[in-house]
Amino acid sequence: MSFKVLLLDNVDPLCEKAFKERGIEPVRKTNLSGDELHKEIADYDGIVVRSATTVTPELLASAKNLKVVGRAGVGVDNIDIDAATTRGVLVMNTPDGNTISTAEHTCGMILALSRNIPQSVEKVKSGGWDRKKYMGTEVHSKTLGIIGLGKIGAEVTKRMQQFGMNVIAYDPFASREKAESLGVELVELEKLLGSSDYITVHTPLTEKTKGLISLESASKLKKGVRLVNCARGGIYKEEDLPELIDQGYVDGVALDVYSQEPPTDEVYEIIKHPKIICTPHLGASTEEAQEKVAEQIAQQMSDALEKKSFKGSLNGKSISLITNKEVQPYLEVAEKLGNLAIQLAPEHTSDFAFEYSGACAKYAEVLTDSILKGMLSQHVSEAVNLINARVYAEDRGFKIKETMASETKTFNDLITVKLNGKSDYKNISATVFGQDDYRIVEIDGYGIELRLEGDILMYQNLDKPGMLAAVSGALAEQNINIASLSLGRSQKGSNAITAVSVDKKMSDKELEPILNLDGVKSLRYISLSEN
Ligand SMILES: NC(=O)c1ccc[n+]([C@@H]2O[C@H](COP(=O)([O-])OP(=O)(O)OC[C@H]3O[C@@H](n4cnc5c(N)ncnc54)[C@H](O)[C@@H]3O)[C@@H](O)[C@H]2O)c1
Ligand SMILES: O=C(O)CC[C@@H](O)C(=O)O
Repeated sequence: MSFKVLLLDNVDPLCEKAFKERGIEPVRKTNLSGDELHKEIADYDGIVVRSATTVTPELLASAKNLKVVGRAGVGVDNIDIDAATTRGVLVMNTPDGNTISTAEHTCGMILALSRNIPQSVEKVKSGGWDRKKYMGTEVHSKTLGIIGLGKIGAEVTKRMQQFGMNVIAYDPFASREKAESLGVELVELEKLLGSSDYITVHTPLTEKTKGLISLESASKLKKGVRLVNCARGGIYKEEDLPELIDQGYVDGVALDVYSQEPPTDEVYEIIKHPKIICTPHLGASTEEAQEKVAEQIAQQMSDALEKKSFKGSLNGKSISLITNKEVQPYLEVAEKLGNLAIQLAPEHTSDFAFEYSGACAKYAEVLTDSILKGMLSQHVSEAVNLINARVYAEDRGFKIKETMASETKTFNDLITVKLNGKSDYKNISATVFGQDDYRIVEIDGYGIELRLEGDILMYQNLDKPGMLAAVSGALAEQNINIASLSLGRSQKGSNAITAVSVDKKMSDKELEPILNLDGVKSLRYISLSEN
């Protein structure tokens, strides 16, 4: 059977060659308007994109025959994976084909910033000669702070260590073993900000990384730090950059990526600042990277179309499970429980046990994928799903033990996540109550019953009169409404755990009064809200 594949976004010619070797004659189209693409796409079994084409639910709706969308690259922010999954369309990417190129570009940016290369090139080309103005600094013996010690962060580390830089990193998900093998000290974010001469970010853009450096965090920075972003636009708050430089907090900024690409007029104004250097999202733009990702995506898509392998797939397993009505609620509760558990765990926790009791135990394997999906979804660049969650967990050095029991003493089904190691909360159990009703039912042996949704405060306290009044008073003073709450205690007058569901997201500042209450210990704020 022959498949029809459409190549978009200037993907490298090796893609055509690799498809042809597999008996598929791809069609290349450039500069199609939105309407033209909607018409054109109807007949294809596969499309290959880079970042220029946005694969929306509407485009997918027009693609009646589509079986697979291939991203020649890493970031799939331009592809609506949920919509593709619902339509049974596979989405695949090539997670490591451009790692080296992006790491090299980052290193180039660090050096260009240190020696004012772009600015001085411009000066000489316009007939000038100002050696004093462009005096630089050595990177040797300086501290480089890496935020996000994943694939690219690790490659940047190795290269800049060869330049004699001392590399430190902040990545709550990186294992100590990985950091040790790279010769990198893992530090808290505050320490990294306060001691780095250069900071480079290599994380996805998430709620946690958006605006990670801004005027608000300026006072935490080492004076005169240089900033590099070759990851995703918006990790440094773009509109604050000129002031950060002019007020002396930052000495220079190098950007390859922007919150909107091409940038808006406002951002074009910002990057005119003489101490901001910029490239037009060139991290992966090398012949080698483009050839690698083009060839890889053609091979992966051919395999998938021929149903030989689903390597690189971001949504494969969930497609087969999405129609199974019995598994669906368990998948939901497992994912929510994973998300909650990881927010209760101390940073760098990597030792977990998952227990499944009752009818859900027969789906243990996929439920583990779902718990991991919930745990990892905020922390890796690629979309984490049922098919790739285990790969990412292994990559991060997670140790997972699974146990199954066909019966439970209490509920029909019970899923428990155990956080092994030093943790204030150790065992968290949840179950399915009814349609869309998923609840935590036990924490560390204390009976607690709270819906797994929204924004939750969890704390340990002494079981004495007035505790709840004090917490609800502190919330009320800040106009924060309690949606529901649950208390569990071992015995009268001893220790208790309280879980309070609140009606809004809370900032660190809003949490402070509760943290300072006498008798409240191990306070955690957990957000299970959809972003
Ligand atoms: N400029 C380009 O052309 C280009 C090319 C390739 C990739 N990228 C981007 O570079 C980034 C890194 O890619 P990668 O392949 O190394 O990804 P990766 O998944 O291998 O690494 C990302 C790392 O970030 C860490 N992380 C997640 N949230 C964090 C947080 N809040 N604080 C600190 N660390 C956090 C993760 O634990 C992980 O180790 C991605 O955003 C990717 O889209 C850009
Ligand atoms: O295709 C490109 O050049 C963008 C690459 C990069 O941002 C990625 O996420 O892979």
